[in-house]
Amino acid sequence: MTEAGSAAGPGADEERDLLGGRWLTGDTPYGAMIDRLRDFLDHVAAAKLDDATAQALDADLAAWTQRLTPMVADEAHRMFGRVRDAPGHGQVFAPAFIPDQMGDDSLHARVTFGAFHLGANYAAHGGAVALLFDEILGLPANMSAQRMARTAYLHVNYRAITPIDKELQVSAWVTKVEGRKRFVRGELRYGDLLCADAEGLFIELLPHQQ
Ligand SMILES: CCCCCCCCCCCCCCCC(=O)SCCNC(=O)CCNC(=O)[C@H](O)C(C)(C)COP(=O)(O)OP(=O)(O)OC[C@H]1O[C@@H](n2cnc3c(N)ncnc32)[C@H](O)[C@@H]1OP(=O)(O)O
Repeated sequence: MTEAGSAAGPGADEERDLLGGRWLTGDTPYGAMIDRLRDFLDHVAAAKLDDATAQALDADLAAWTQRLTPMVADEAHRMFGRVRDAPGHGQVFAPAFIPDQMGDDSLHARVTFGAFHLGANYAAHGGAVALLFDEILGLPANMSAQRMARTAYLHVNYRAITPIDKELQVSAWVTKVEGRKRFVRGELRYGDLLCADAEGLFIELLPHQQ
């Protein structure tokens, strides 16, 4: 397999995406595998492994690494992070979010940080919260953009502990557009509790910056 479309079957569902690659639909073996990988990482992070289990897992992972090596593709044909409609669009570095409402310039979603994103004391790692905001703010910033908009800055305020293993609400909305500049605000809440908020500037790329 050297092309992104081959596992899902290339065809009408494929189109160019903002990142210059291809979108796959979420209902694919790849999307299911990424969900499993996310769950796996949470289990690895939550477990206290004995040596035998760690060795067995290491051997299994080595075998999988070897199996994947000949499938390495150029960026435009990779699948990771390019699965349309799958929670987290098929990546695992930021926690998956489930969109409830998506407009041209706003997004409301649910998200749960698992053990993989633990900082300490059952609170999500600050970097994981920032990663989530980059994803969440980046969507409305890019929704109506002609070309991809990149993050110029992302300012995160950590207002309260962000709990893991709890369903949280996350929102982002464009507050201002000035030429290529899109200013976006975001909030992460656990019920009434504001855990974090963010402001980001996203700049639509010029043709030569694509
Ligand atoms: C449900 C599933 C669906 C899936 C659907 C997915 C859709 C898909 C969405 C993906 C969502 C992910 C979103 C992740 C997005 C990244 O994480 S991108 C990665 C991180 N960011 C980067 O790598 C960016 C690196 N920086 C750069 O490339 C360049 O600095 C930039 C941002 C392109 C800007 O450079 P430039 O075009 O040369 O801009 P420049 O002319 O210097 O400045 C333009 C204006 O912006 C201002 N400006 C520039 N930088 C700054 C700054 N840092 N602070 C303040 N002002 C600034 C300038 O002052 C200037 O202002 P004006 O004078 O026009 O008023």
